[in-house]
Amino acid sequence: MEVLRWRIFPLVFLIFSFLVLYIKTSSKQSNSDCSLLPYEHYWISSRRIVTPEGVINGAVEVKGGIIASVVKGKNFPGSIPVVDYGDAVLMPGLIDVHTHLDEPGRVEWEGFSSGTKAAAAGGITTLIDMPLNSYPSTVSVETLKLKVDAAHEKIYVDVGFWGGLVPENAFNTTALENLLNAGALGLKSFMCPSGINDFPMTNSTHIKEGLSVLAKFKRPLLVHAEVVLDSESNLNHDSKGSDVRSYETYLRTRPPTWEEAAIRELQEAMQETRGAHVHIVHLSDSRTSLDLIKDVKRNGASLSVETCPHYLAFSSEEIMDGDTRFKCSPPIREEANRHKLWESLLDGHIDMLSSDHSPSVPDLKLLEEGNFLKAWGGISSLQYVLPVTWTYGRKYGLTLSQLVTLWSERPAKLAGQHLKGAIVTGNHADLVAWEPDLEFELDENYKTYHKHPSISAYMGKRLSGKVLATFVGGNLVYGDEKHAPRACGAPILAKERPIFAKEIAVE
Ligand SMILES: NC(=O)NC(NC(N)=O)C(=O)[O-]
Ligand SMILES: [Zn+2]
Ligand SMILES: [Zn+2]
Repeated sequence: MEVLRWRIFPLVFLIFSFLVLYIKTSSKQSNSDCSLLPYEHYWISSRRIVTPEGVINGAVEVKGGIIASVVKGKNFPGSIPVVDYGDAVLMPGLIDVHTHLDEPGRVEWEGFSSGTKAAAAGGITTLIDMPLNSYPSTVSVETLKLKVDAAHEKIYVDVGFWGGLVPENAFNTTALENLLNAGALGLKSFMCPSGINDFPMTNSTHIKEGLSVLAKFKRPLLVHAEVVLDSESNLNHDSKGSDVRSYETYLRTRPPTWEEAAIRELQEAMQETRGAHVHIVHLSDSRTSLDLIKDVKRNGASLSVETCPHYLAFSSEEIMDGDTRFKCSPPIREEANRHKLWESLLDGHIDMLSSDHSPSVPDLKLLEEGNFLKAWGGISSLQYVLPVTWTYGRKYGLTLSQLVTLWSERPAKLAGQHLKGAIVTGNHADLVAWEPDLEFELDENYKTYHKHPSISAYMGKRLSGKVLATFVGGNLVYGDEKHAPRACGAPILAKERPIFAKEIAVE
């Protein structure tokens, strides 16, 4: 018996040690689950690589998640694996500076997992999450921590966070400084009701307070620039017997003068707090408001502006009665406005594009009732922004290089991500390979990763430009219509490196 025990013990010990070793190595190996490719060092070749020096035929060397070199022609060693995309375009992944992922708190609206899967499938390699629509809003160190914790092991692309500037923290310099020190890339505020009670609007005094703190950190203030002008219209005013199912009715409740008035207020606030950068989100009015923005920039203010694909793709005339999928604020305006937006974008007066992906549960869109005044305002679009921009933009002469400037290079600067947004040696290997001429029907058979594909205004459209592969930090996170087994995107928290405001604006 005693002899048997002495034989069994070493055996059990040996099995146990093997088990521990197996678990250890398999958890190490599972890092390779971050990518659909088994390589750490490899080349990606294409006949159309979009670099800051133009579109080249060549290859990008990826090593340890970084772009190790960029070469023209076939100037690379055969001993290292090569992934060839032929005529497909290889360019920097898109950086979406305006996404509402709604987690924690409203994960039934979207969430980190579904949202970043959609982003990866759409060629977006970094997105910056808005501080509202999640619950609680990201307005303090504690709530930023909740965001980062909620994102843990759920993000397929890199995700940064804007903090919120709200009346509750605007006069509390220490609280704002703590939020920025904790890693918020900048702050976001609303000059009108946000549609979410837990994210109240700010007035000019709040904004000036926020700007003076942001100036010290050299990080931007992003502003939803509309102010409610009661004299002209009234939010949710449906008592005049107007048809609430008609898009025209909604359009009249939010005239371009709301955008213009907000920009005038911002101009004044900026004069008093020099040094801070202001970024106007989702500009819709391409006339007086944009002229005003051009003036403010000409006078030397550090100001930038984005617009979104839905303002460039749709016009108010085509929105059918009751089709609240198209409701957003500021509203989609008439065809002539859309046309002018494209012209201004291509002339360099609009600095960048963003999705403003702002979904909700379908119930809140009131699709049956079709009441434009009561439905949730926000367009669901994240996975489609690349093909949408391309499909509509190519008709206006949009080039691949402009696409990269608007969707990668300038957004990277706004978010302070100096190692992203361009295919240059030393940058993160965040890339998208896509086929601009491949058309597809966006119908219910199309594989969409948004939590609620049916609420997207793009459903039913025919689009051009199919994403073949998306690389984040050298990992192939999406390819052949599949995602990598593990979500290995990184949370992005601002460090000491300041974001230089003047670099963002276009002359
Ligand atoms: N609460 C929201 O997400 N609002 C958003 N809604 C839109 N754009 O309709 C926004 O960015 O203002
Ligand atoms: Zn907004
Ligand atoms: Zn938004």
